[in-house]
Amino acid sequence: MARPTEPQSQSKPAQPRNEPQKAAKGGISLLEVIGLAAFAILPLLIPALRSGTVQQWLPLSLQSYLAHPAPNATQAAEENAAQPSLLEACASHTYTTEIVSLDPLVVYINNFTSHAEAEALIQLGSADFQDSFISRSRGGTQKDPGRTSQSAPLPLEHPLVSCILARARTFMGAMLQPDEPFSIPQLVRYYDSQRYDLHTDFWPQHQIMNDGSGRLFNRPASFFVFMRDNCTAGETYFPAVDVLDRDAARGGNLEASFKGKVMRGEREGKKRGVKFRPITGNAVFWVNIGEDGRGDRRLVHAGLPVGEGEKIGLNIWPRKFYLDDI
Ligand SMILES: O=C(O)CCC(=O)C(=O)O
Ligand SMILES: [Fe+2]
Repeated sequence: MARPTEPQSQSKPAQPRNEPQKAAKGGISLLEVIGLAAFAILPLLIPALRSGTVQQWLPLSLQSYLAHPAPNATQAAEENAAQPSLLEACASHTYTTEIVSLDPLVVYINNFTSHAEAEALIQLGSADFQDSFISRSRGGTQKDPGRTSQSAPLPLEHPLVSCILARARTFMGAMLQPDEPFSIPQLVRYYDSQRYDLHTDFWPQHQIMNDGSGRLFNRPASFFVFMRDNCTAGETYFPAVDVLDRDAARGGNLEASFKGKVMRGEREGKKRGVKFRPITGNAVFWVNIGEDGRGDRRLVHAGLPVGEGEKIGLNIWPRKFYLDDI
């Protein structure tokens, strides 16, 4: 999943051609006027920024950089997500499934989370959004120009997060041993034109646990849950999952039975693969690594650019231990 990054160009900033013009001899410069004005409105601006009044006038993508939730907002989000009514509903939550592809296995999950759960989870992570990184195959993370979203970890120990992970574990059944954990779930947020280019979620080489045990692990499967769908485009696209292509070649119309949730994708001007429309609460589950312990490249996928608006998803990644390196 690691991709080499281009070195940043190191060109020097150009020297200014002219000194700032004075408004009049002995007067003050335009820059000084702007500085004074900014100083004068600062006392008004700070409370407005704190209360979120200013942010709401800005485009969504700029709002995220100015959002500084007060410390008690984080605590309120934690308490809200731990409400007994939400946790009780979480424990008895139901969803339905539709197989999209048998080989490789891709399953569409309707209502994997309720809307209330999705919103509570977003609030839990919203103070911690930062530019997304990618994990490198030999450990560590790095920024990558092909991933322009923001990510936020969710607290593993929070009861709502544990409940959602227990749901994911039950879904996986025999694929996961009781001692095999989940990694920290990650929210991922995209605004206009932000995207995540083609990648796989598994590492080409197993990773070494950093708990001193030396155990090898990888991501045997992935859940991608759509948490907020207030956007155009932004589908999750698998160009090499060709079940709809094969169906179309036989004159079938499987695409229609997915009622707009799952569609054929397009690559290099040709219909190819499958893509999933962001729909809050629904999820896609797929198997990355088969019984032979090798990653399946057919699960290469992308978060297509969002057109307009905001998309938030949730990555849930189980960890499986492997005895031998690949
Ligand atoms: O945003 C998407 O649709 C997919 C995101 C994804 O594949 C990832 O975060 O690994
Ligand atoms: Fe992914």
